[in-house]
Amino acid sequence: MAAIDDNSGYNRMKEVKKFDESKIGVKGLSDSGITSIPQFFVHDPETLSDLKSSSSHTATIPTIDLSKINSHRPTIVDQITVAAKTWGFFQVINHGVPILILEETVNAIKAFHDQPHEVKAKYYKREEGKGVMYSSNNDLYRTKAASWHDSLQAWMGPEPPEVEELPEICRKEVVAWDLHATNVAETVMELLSEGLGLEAGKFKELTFSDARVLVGHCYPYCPQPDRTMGITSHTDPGIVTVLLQNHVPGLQVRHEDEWVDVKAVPGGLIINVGDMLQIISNGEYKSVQHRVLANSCKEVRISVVIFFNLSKWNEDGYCGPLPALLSPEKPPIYRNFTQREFVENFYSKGIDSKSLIEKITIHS
Ligand SMILES: O=C(O)CCC(=O)C(=O)O
Ligand SMILES: [Fe+2]
Repeated sequence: MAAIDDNSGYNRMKEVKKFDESKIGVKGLSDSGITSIPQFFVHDPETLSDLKSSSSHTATIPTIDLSKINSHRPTIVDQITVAAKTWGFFQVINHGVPILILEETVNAIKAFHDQPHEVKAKYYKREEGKGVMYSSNNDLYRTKAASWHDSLQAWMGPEPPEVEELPEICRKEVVAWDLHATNVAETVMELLSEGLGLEAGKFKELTFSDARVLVGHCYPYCPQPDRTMGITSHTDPGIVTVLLQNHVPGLQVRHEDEWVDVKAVPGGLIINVGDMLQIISNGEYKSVQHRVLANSCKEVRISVVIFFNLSKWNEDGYCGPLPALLSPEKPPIYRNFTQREFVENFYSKGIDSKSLIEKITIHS
C-alpha cells in the first residue's frame, strides 16, 4: 500500500498508526466530542450508498422457542433447520439462560468499555490468535477503511485464559457467559445435526465447541454515521456464532438481496451459521452476510459474541463436506482444505474480503 494515498497528501498509514498507538479507541474519539470522523474511517461510496436498510422488507429473522425441546423435538428440529437453510440467522428464546445473566453480561462488557483510557490501555494490543486482547478494529491494518467499533476479545478454549488475564471488571461475567452460551450452542448444534439426519452428538464429536473466542464489541455514538460502518459486511468463518446484544440497533443481515434489521427480542439470543458449517453441511446450512451500521444513538451499542470453531481436524489434516452427507445425487460442492489454509485465509485479510467458501467451491 502506498504511504500517501492520493494527491491531497493524506498519509493514511501514518494516521492509522497514530490512532492505534494512542490506544484511545473509537470510544475515546466519541467521548472527546469530535464532530467529524478521521478520514481513515470513511468508507467507499459504493458501501455508503447502500447504508440504509432497504426496509420495505418487513421480514424478521425466525424466532425459535426452545421451551418445548423435549416434548416437541421434531417440530423444533424442523423449524431450526429451515431457519438455518433459508436465513442462516435466527433468534432463540426460552433457551434456559436466566435474563439476569444476559443483563449482567452486557453490563459487564459495557463497564469494561466505559473505563477510563488509562485502565483500558493496559489491555490494548494486537495478538489475535490467543489470550486476551482489547483493540479498536481487529483488522485495522488489513482493511481499506476502519469501522466504528472497539472490542475486547478472549480465547476461552481450547485452553481457557488464566483468570487474572481477564479484566477484573468483567471477569466473573465473561467466565459465566462462556459456560451459558456454550450450553446454548451445544443444544442448537444437536438440533442442527439431527436436521441433517445425523446423530445429535455429531458436531460435538467433531469438537465444534472447543476452540472458541468471546468478543465484547462496543459501538459508541458516531457523529457521522452515514460515512462509516459499525462493522463491515462479512460472514463469520467458524461453525456457529452466538450473539447477545443490547437494545441499541444496528445489526443487519442480508436476505433475498436486501438488508434486514435484526431487532433485539428481550431475552433472545441470536445464532448464525458460519462458513465452516456451510462447508461441512455441503451447502445445506447458509453462512450469510451481515453488518452493523455505525451507531447514530447517543447510547452505546454492546454485543457479546462467541465464535465456535473446530479444534480437531481429520487425521489426514483435511476438512470438508461430511462424508455421511454425500451420495451420487449429492456430490461435494466444496473441495477439502487444510487447517492452515483456513487460518491463513482468515488472518491474511480484512473481515470484508472473500471468504474461504468462494475459494474452495467446486465449479462443475
Ligand atoms: O455486533 C454485532 O452485532 C455483530 C458482530 C459481528 O458480526 C461479528 O463480530 O462478527
Ligand atoms: Fe459476524
